[in-house]
Amino acid sequence: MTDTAKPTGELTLRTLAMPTDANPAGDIFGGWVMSQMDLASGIRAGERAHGRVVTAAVKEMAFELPVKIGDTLNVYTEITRVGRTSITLQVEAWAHRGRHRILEKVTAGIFIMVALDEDGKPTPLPVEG
Ligand SMILES: CCCCCCCCCCCCCCCC(=O)SCCNC(=O)CCNC(=O)[C@H](O)C(C)(C)COP(=O)(O)OP(=O)(O)OC[C@H]1O[C@@H](n2cnc3c(N)ncnc32)[C@H](O)[C@@H]1OP(=O)(O)O
Repeated sequence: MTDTAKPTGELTLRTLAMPTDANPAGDIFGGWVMSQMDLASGIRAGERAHGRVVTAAVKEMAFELPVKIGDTLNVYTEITRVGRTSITLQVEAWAHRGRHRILEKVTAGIFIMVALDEDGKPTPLPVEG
């Protein structure tokens, strides 16, 4: 990570890593981080779909750095593809370290969200605009 590294995408979700989200060593569970990324994907894709979406797939995730108790987790999303019913997002999670003015990328992944109709079936996305 260099000093010039910057998040890609739109800041979609911010939250605080709490002691209840950590393992006995004080590292935040990867599953908690993933769930925040899932929520951010749901918000961004739901706004694009103007309705309900579900997570169809998560791809290529790697945990590069730990998240610690007291860090603020910032999740950035970028829509990279819009299909007939699916939206692909590049999602990055960055940790703002508690007492330090440092923002570090901790993980990134590709999330595929699908728009659903009222019967829970994939439904075509609206035209943007
Ligand atoms: C009003 C404004 C509100 C705005 C503000 C909202 C805020 C609100 C925030 C809520 C935030 C919640 C965010 C948490 C969301 C969950 O956690 S949802 C729970 C976890 N996910 C699930 O339970 C999903 C379970 N799976 C399913 O229901 C079905 O498999 C699916 C995903 C609907 C797909 O059904 P299917 O019959 O396989 O559909 P199919 O027609 O074959 O494929 C549909 C599309 O999905 C793609 N696809 C399917 N599987 C895959 C795969 N494995 N890989 C890649 N693409 C795939 C297909 O390529 C296709 O894409 P298009 O070519 O149409 O673009």
